Amino acid sequence: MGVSGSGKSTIGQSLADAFGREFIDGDDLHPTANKQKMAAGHALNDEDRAPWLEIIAQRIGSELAEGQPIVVACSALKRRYRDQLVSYAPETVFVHLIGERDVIAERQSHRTHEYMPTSLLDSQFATLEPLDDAENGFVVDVTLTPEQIVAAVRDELGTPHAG
Ligand SMILES: Nc1ncnc2c1ncn2[C@@H]1O[C@H](COP(=O)(O)OP(=O)(O)OP(=O)(O)O)[C@@H](O)[C@H]1O
Ligand SMILES: O=C(O)[C@H](O)[C@@H](O)[C@H](O)[C@H](O)CO
Repeated sequence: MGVSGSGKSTIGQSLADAFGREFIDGDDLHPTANKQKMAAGHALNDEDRAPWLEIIAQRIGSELAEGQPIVVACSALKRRYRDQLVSYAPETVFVHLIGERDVIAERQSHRTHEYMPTSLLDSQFATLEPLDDAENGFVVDVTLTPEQIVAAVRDELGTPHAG
């Protein structure tokens, strides 16, 4: 989880590779109307996000039911969004990629995105609700390298290091 540009796609793929799990990028599951809205420079609202979150939540649940826990990248900015995501898989663990706005804006300026304009970054921060103590998750600093972040997640989850 984390704002746009915090590294969810990059780190999510790295975690999936490290843990030998399938990776799902929530970006790819947005209804077309949502992509068009963001591409036009408008932030999504709760109503826009609800069907998208449901698609992701059901995917997490169905993979888990098959015995395949997966790694998912999803902004999951609000507590209620995260509650929706865990509804089919209560053991879900959130990794919040946290970083200063300027660090993330600088990274965004060096990449191209299918539909997300950098102009929406402030709205992403305004919407963001940090993990609550009652939630199952932890934070990682985005200024660490991807390798360091994977190692930090391993340590938090108690997953043995390879070799
Ligand atoms: N830990 C890191 N150190 C340095 N650069 C990083 C790190 N993580 C991601 N990046 C770079 O930052 C940019 C944004 O990363 P990424 O696209 O993975 O973020 P995202 O959260 O998936 O964004 P969005 O939600 O908008 O799709 C990319 O250019 C990526 O290569
Ligand atoms: O909840 C949201 O506002 C959206 O999911 C965005 O965060 C983007 O989909 C994504 O992160 C791509 O930049």
